[in-house]
Amino acid sequence: MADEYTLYEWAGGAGALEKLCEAFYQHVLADDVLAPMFAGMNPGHPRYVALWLGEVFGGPAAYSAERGGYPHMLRMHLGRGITEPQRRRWVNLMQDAADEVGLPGDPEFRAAFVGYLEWGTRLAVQNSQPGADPPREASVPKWGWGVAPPYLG
Ligand code: HEM
Repeated sequence: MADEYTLYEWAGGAGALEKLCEAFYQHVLADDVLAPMFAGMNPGHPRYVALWLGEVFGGPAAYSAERGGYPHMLRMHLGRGITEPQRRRWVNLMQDAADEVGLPGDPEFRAAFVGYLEWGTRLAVQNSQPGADPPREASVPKWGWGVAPPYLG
């Protein structure tokens, strides 16, 4: 069954997501809208986000094991006051990086991938506003194919 592939496997696994995040944060650090927010970022950050994405997309629970799962990810966004232009640039640069490193370009994968980016970044904006009070404890979300499983011909 085609939909037995996880998004993680379809993307190319841990190595592919690491390449994606390396390329993405190179663009982020050179970007006028985003660079100020990431100027002091932890040098491990690209890898941590790759571990997060891998766990969300059905790979191993490596972000939970290494970085403390959802509660840590949430804390890293609280109070940052992320704006809509910053959010949109984040999504755009992630899609540029996906093209650049050759993540699968099939309609089904990209629809699921971008669906997650939209969802996750909109939550990041909400949760980062002054006075926001999101749940501090939750499990890492699991993202799947949605309505269109991978097309295998
Ligand atoms: C789907 C959307 C997003 C995901 C999956 C995500 C993921 C993460 C994760 C996992 C961390 C914690 C890394 C660690 O363990 O140290 C983090 C931190 C951070 N995120 Fe996000 N994030 C998203 C959206 C955004 C957006 C839209 C912004 C701002 C435009 C943003 C800004 C930051 C910053 C500044 C940090 C702290 C970096 C550091 O100092 O090391 N995030 N993000």
